[in-house]
Amino acid sequence: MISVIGGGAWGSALYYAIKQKVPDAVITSRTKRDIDGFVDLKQALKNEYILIVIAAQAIKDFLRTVDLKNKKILVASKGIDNEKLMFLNEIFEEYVEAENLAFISGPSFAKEVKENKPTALVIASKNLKLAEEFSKFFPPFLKIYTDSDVEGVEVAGAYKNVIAIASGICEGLNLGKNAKAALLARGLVEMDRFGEFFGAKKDTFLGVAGAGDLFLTANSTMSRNYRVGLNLAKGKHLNDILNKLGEVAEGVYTTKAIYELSKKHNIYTPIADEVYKIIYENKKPLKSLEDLLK
Ligand SMILES: NC(=O)C1=CN([C@@H]2O[C@H](COP(=O)(O)OP(=O)(O)OC[C@H]3O[C@@H](n4cnc5c(N)ncnc54)[C@H](OP(=O)(O)O)[C@@H]3O)[C@@H](O)[C@H]2O)C=CC1
Ligand SMILES: O=C(CO)COP(=O)(O)O
Repeated sequence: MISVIGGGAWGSALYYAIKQKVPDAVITSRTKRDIDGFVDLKQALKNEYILIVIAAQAIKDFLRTVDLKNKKILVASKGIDNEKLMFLNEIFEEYVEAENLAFISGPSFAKEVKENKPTALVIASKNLKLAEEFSKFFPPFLKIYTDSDVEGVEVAGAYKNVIAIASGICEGLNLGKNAKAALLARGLVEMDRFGEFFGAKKDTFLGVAGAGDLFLTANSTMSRNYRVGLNLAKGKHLNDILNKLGEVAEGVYTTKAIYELSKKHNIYTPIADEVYKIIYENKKPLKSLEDLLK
């Protein structure tokens, strides 16, 4: 039996999908919600299979409060911890054996999953048997691929949010389709270079979790990260943008983690660097894009 932890946009959409296959599935969240099958955390933790869908920066504190020993964990969050500068698989591995840990990612707006629209996702685990086990919880309109490249799937899911912010900025500055296509192509190369440094496989960046999620997120106002970029280009303040959004835009935090990791390891990440300067050093977006295109 499976429990979902996290009742935000993505957690509730995945729960809605899983319920179609597993009617007894339950959900919990920090904030109580009026959802059929909502239980408290203690109850949710009784199940063997647990799907965790909470904001990436909240995960390390959450893990200190629960006992996940011998549980089988699937993580749907996309981000890098920007205090510890650690990938989520590294944070989880302090509490859960790698063989009990899997990650789900791919091009998947919650709204479309709630409408049963066809969606492809990747479940990555060092234990492919576990990835297969988790794939059985999802209904046919969610096509699940399995993969062993945990680092690649994680980096791709986190990094594409940063490129989506850059793409929103490009759109907001009205720089045109040519500039946006160049930005996405270079963005894909950049996230691959960063990922390969940490052991990811190039192929992962060409698949649904890489190019697929990048093209989705960096091309649509349905993406919260893209909308952050659009509003930054309009000169709005980050705090106002995030308050109005009311949901997490992981790219804002992932940008800082990537910036610091790339400086520490001397990895060339020009797009993430400019997004960092816009968000954290008040650099003017137009100046950033000019510097990038030089
Ligand atoms: N929305 C989408 O289409 C997709 C989102 N994702 C990823 O899923 C993750 C969640 O996103 P989403 O659900 O959309 O975001 P929301 O902002 O809608 O929800 C955030 C979730 O995180 C929980 N949360 C936040 N802070 C804490 C905390 N300190 N302790 C415990 N729980 C906390 C919230 O709990 P509560 O509200 O109960 O307080 C809520 O369940 C993100 O990493 C996102 O990138 C991945 C694919 C698609
Ligand atoms: O990850 C997502 C789609 O795959 C959702 O993107 P946003 O968080 O930018 O809305």
